[in-house]
Amino acid sequence: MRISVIGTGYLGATHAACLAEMGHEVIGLDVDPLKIESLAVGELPFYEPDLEELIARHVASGRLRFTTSYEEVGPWADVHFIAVGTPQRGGEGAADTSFVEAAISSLARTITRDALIVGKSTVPVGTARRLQDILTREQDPTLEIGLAWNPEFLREGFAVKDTLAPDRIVLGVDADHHAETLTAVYAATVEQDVPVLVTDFETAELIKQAANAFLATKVSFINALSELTEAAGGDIRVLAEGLGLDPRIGRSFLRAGLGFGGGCLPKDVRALQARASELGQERSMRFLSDVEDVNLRRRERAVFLATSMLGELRSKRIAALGAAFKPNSDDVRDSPALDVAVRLFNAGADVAVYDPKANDNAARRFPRLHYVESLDEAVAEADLILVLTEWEEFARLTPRALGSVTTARKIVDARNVLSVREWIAEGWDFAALGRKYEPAFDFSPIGA
Ligand SMILES: NC(=O)c1ccc[n+]([C@@H]2O[C@H](COP(=O)([O-])OP(=O)(O)OC[C@H]3O[C@@H](n4cnc5c(N)ncnc54)[C@H](O)[C@@H]3O)[C@@H](O)[C@H]2O)c1
Ligand SMILES: O=c1ccn([C@@H]2O[C@H](COP(=O)(O)OP(=O)(O)O[C@H]3O[C@H](CO)[C@@H](O)[C@H](O)[C@H]3O)[C@@H](O)[C@H]2O)c(=O)[nH]1
Repeated sequence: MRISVIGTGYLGATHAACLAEMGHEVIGLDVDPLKIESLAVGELPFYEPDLEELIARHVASGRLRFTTSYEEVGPWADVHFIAVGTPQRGGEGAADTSFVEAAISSLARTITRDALIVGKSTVPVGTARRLQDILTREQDPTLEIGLAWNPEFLREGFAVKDTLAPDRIVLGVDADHHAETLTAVYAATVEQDVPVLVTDFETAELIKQAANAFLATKVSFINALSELTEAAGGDIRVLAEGLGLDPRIGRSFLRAGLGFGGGCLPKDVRALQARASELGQERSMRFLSDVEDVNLRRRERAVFLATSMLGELRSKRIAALGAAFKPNSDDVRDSPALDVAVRLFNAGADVAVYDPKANDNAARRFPRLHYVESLDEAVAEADLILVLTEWEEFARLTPRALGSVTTARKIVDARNVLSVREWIAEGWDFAALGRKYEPAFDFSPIGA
């Protein structure tokens, strides 16, 4: 099939490359000419494991092209996927759907044959039905241009794998034949027995935002319990294991630490509350404001621990290990790690930030922090070290190895990846979020 993907950011570039991998002819379109220039020569303008190789391979095979021209894709494709951004609107919680509206209008203007437009962007419930009205108004009335909503559940850091082997495919449609077209698009994955859920627009839109709200709630639930283990004693990691081994609860998404960030969970949690209010159902999603509060309190706690360990922050040097919102990503959108670094800087500390992949993005956002090229450089002159993103490079740190490159003997593990016992035994002043100490035995469950 001939497929266009409108918007080639984290989601769209991945989707375009994976559709080419599934055997389709694909054109990726973006309004950002720099992004398109680099993708067109097989280079990825951001970091995502395995994606650059896939793009380069299919640019070379001729199955994947990139353009900035709607006039080129409109008449060409059978199916147009929309993967443009839906960021938070100004200071409000609501999602800004104007980029999706602009993409629909541009397609309606340029499509010259029957086609299906498929939304992948995350949108508030009710958006697809509203967009269908725009489409009906603006399209050539002699054509049959359908609309479907097919939300995406990929995680950054695993984007290629999640797209080629998703947990589920959700199809929001208003006509059976649109579901059939999309099942044909995804034939390569559907054949792997991936569950396909065919439903209406509203349910599809809500499934996506509900999934992110649920994941955020799980993270904040365990982080709220961290506040209790910090006050009463106990080890939040063992507590999470004890909860998660109940299959009704599940072990995933119970890693306590600095909380959730990124381009999705924070904005989607806010957008769902905003939409619930618009629908007169403010109370139904009110608990999500507590989910957000817990999330922000983890950052305050990390700053509090740093301040307690150093006394005064002014003129102290702090090594911030990590700026990305999670490991294996260069994304710093709403990053808890970067937020903590900025808070410490604003309190007067000299903050040296090192992230294996996200330094450039972080520097563009907060140029006043001091960015360094290696872990050794970050810790060399430090009075205190903070592990803010759980990159493998940081999770593998040992007190002896680190002690040989810095005179600092103070460390905060904000992601619960280091062993309290080991660091304290080596004479470090050690603090973690949710653990004061850990038992003198291995906490891994027997048989796990
Ligand atoms: N990043 C993820 O992991 C992920 C996963 C699932 C869903 N989503 C959702 O997918 C959407 C995109 O997210 P993202 O992270 O890829 O954002 P992004 O900012 O990385 O990419 C969006 C792209 O759309 C382009 N764009 C904006 N207006 C356009 C227009 N009118 N025509 C063509 N291109 C246009 C931008 O230039 C940008 O390159 C959001 O709704 C997000 O919530 C993202
Ligand atoms: O146990 C956990 C799990 C995650 N996180 C944090 O939660 C955030 C989100 O993590 P993750 O969900 O892995 O990253 P995303 O790539 O943002 O993916 C989420 O957002 C995407 C965009 O909507 C969805 O498609 C995915 O299904 C959804 O997992 C990150 O800051 C993590 O550090 C924790 O603190 N503890």
